[in-house]
Amino acid sequence: MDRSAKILVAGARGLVGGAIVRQLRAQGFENLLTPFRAELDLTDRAALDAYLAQHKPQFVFDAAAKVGGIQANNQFPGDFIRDNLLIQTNLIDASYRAGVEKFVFLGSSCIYPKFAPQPMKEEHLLTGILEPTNSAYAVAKIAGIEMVKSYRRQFGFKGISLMPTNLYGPGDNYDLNNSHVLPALIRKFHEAKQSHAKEVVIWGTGTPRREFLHCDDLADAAIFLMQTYDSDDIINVGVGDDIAIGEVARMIKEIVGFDGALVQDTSKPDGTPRKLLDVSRLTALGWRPKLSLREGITQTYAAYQATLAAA
Ligand SMILES: NC(=O)C1=CN([C@@H]2O[C@H](COP(=O)(O)OP(=O)(O)OC[C@H]3O[C@@H](n4cnc5c(N)ncnc54)[C@H](OP(=O)(O)O)[C@@H]3O)[C@@H](O)[C@H]2O)C=CC1
Ligand SMILES: C[C@H]1O[C@H](OP(=O)(O)OP(=O)(O)OC[C@H]2O[C@@H](n3cnc4c(=O)[nH]c(N)nc43)[C@H](O)[C@@H]2O)[C@@H](O)[C@@H](O)C1=O
Repeated sequence: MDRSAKILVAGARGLVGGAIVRQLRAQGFENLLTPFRAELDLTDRAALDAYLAQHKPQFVFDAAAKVGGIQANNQFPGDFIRDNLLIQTNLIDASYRAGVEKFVFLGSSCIYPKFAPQPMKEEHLLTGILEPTNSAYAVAKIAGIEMVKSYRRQFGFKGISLMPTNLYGPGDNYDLNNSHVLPALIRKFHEAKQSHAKEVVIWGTGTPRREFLHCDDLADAAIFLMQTYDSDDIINVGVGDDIAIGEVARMIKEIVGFDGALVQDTSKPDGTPRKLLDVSRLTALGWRPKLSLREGITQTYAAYQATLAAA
């Protein structure tokens, strides 16, 4: 992928797509296609075909998807499976037919079984039952993995599938009903501090463990793998370390500077007990994340405050 390559970043307004665009620009890639959903709805196959015929990208990062936290996935499984199947099926097939040279598909660590051995290796895919709160989303992602692999085998399409762990960073979704845990807790602690509230509610028991990767590190890994990885095998992308939700809540409380109490709402689901990725396949290629969790949350909180100040 030379610096003049024409690169489409689908989902460029999202957490990951935005980070990939920033990283590509920082690395000197200028020839970027970054249509927002209003310009190109990826569920509309005819519009997508016309767009690809007109712009002829050589490389595609697929960071467009219906994404949400545990509650959104649990409440709207029909939306998650329909939108994700449509978006990825259209984008993979249309990219193949338009002659795209290399394609990166993003799955998720939730494709692995709920009780997979820890840390989860790529070989653990399809070895057990899925976590019910996000099984619709996970099945769509598994279909995407199989489609990429099948298009490689039958058509020689150069697609690869990355399995990122839980992501966070600037530009995340802060809607308390739909968001993932880190942006939700940043917002809750910030608002509690501002209003001098006595407590902040965290969902579930606080015992589930999650592995968090900053979106800038994910973007760096995605660009690295676009250039260096070409295999049927999926590849995990994470930091190789995890933390209990209760513990990360205390870390965010400290970073934000809230001095009230933490209260659990155990009517909310815990979800998967643990989903730590085995990242040895990725580290063997020489890639490492740059940001620690504390640095990443501190930077993300500063970006959140800047967004509020600018609004
Ligand atoms: N966030 C996470 O923790 C994780 C994310 N991933 C994967 O990474 C990828 C990116 O996720 P993330 O950046 O977090 O998600 P976001 O929700 O932040 O971004 C998704 C993007 O997709 C766009 N999009 C959604 N539907 C359509 C559509 N019909 N047509 C065109 N664009 C559409 C959205 O546009 P609009 O802004 O207009 O809605 C948005 O820009 C996804 O594949 C996700 O599954 C994997 C593991 C963890
Ligand atoms: C990336 C991944 O994201 C989703 O899975 P998840 O990891 O369970 O997502 P989450 O970030 O929403 O929650 C993580 C943990 O944190 C707890 N928790 C506490 N307090 C809040 C809270 O205030 N909000 C949220 N959302 N969670 C909270 C919550 O109860 C859970 O135990 C998948 O649906 C799937 O889409 C997927 O791939």
